[in-house]
Amino acid sequence: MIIPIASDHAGFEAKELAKKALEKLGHEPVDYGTHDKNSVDYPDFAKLVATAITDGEYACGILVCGSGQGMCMTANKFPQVRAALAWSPEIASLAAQHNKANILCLPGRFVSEEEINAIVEAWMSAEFEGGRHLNRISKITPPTSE
Ligand SMILES: O=C(CO)[C@H](O)[C@H](O)[C@H](O)COP(=O)(O)O
Repeated sequence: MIIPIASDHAGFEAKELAKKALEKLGHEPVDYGTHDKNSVDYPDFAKLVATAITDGEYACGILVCGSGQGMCMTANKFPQVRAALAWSPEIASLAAQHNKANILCLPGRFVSEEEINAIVEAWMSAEFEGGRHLNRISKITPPTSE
């Protein structure tokens, strides 16, 4: 699969590792930046990947910042995006199996290379289970004003 990926400066190193992890699994990362450790603002990069998912350009993507939180918060503002923060392979699998997460957010400052490899592999290989979870994700919509 072709996987869009982006980070801020705090997630830059982890992004490079996640790209390698994707390639080892036979996927093709498309790097939306940032391309070095100079300070940038995570929403600028989250928007690039989230927009591509909203537009149906790709099925899923990866975002990395220091804690993963800012990327996740930003991405989840975009229609059709279900972004999930994962710090372990178990959480990553559940994000795919139960939540059909289409963006994986990684906390770059808190995960090792080994953990990144395991998290990316777990998320990419897990499948949405449907059933009761389909009903639930269909209810993830903006609240009405009523
Ligand atoms: O969005 C974040 C926090 O939710 C990220 O962790 C950022 O990468 C972090 O805030 C960057 O921090 P810095 O002190 O500017 O390097």
